[in-house]
Amino acid sequence: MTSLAKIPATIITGFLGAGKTTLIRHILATANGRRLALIINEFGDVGIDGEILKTCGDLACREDSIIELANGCICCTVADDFLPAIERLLALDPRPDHIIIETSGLALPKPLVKAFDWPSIRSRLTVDGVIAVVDGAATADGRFADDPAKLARQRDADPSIEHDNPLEEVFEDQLLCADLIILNKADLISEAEQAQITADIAAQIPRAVKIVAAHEGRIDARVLLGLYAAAEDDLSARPSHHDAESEHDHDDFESIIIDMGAIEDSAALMRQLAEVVERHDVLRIKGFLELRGKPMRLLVQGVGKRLQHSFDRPWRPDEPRRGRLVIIGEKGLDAGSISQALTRGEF
Ligand SMILES: Nc1nc2c(ncn2[C@@H]2O[C@H](COP(=O)(O)OP(=O)(O)OP(=O)(O)O)[C@@H](O)[C@H]2O)c(=O)[nH]1
Repeated sequence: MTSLAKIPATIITGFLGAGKTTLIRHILATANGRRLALIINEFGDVGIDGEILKTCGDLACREDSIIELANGCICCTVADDFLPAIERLLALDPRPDHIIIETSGLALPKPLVKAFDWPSIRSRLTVDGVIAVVDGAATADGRFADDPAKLARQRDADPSIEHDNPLEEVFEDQLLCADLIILNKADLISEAEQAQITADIAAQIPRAVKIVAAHEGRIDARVLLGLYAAAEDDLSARPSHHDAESEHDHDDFESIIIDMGAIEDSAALMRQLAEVVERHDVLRIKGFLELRGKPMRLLVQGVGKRLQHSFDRPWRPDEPRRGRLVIIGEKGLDAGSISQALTRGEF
């Protein structure tokens, strides 16, 4: 018999590279018998996060319970993409015990929470909680802070301008919607920075929200799932910079996809990527590459200037060994020279 109880859904938000996928990996690892389903949304048109999660979800989450929405930010495609994805998950037999939704790093969570207030959804699902993941290191570096002098000049020209830094607006919207905030990458900041960021965030949010520090999102699923927030009943307590608009866009950001042939020298490629990040204001890099002669797939990750690479799993015999990198930055990225720098064939 199908249960009539509402299925809880947890929305994981947080800026590009904050550690959302890493947090979800940990949820999968500590699910303790719960049947989880995932909806994974990405800004660049290539599904990297879903691929990463499929390699580690075996126990808690079958592959047919993972849906990737990689064509734009979920906040803008709620009706077209999110609703059909939810219907697919609700049709699974057995039904999932809990649905986890990872929004893209540029998505505003509020339009998604609003969708849970639509009659067809609210009768079957509830938002158990919105969890915002914060990149402690990027925040300490001032990545999300406005430049007050520049903002004052812009406001003189156009009084409707709220921020001079488009990252700050997205970052704030994500925090304002949260029921729990994870201050991640605690290993990269000092205790004093951690205390300062915690105080700054608490001062920005009009209601009391718990802020928990974490390293690689290592917080048990029992803490993260089961917040019972019913966020769809509480929309007015979650202000957004876009409340007055029926639609918004992501014009401030863009992504480039680069097809990469097999590489010989991963160290040389990483040096070249570091140079690209240095020259162009790249916010996020991710992708899988083929390292010639190696049976394993190489996962490349970059958040700001911090770059990492590691083998994640063997290539399957039935899949093309296709190397691809997604590069995301603010509008105006020089796609031509970035792509040229990475396809010169010197690595
Ligand atoms: N040093 C450090 N690195 C971390 C931590 N958590 C995640 N990372 C790294 O940060 C990078 C981005 O992590 P993801 O979990 O992919 O971030 P995300 O928020 O899912 O990224 P997008 O979906 O692209 O927005 C990866 O290279 C992670 O290994 C942490 O606590 N400390």
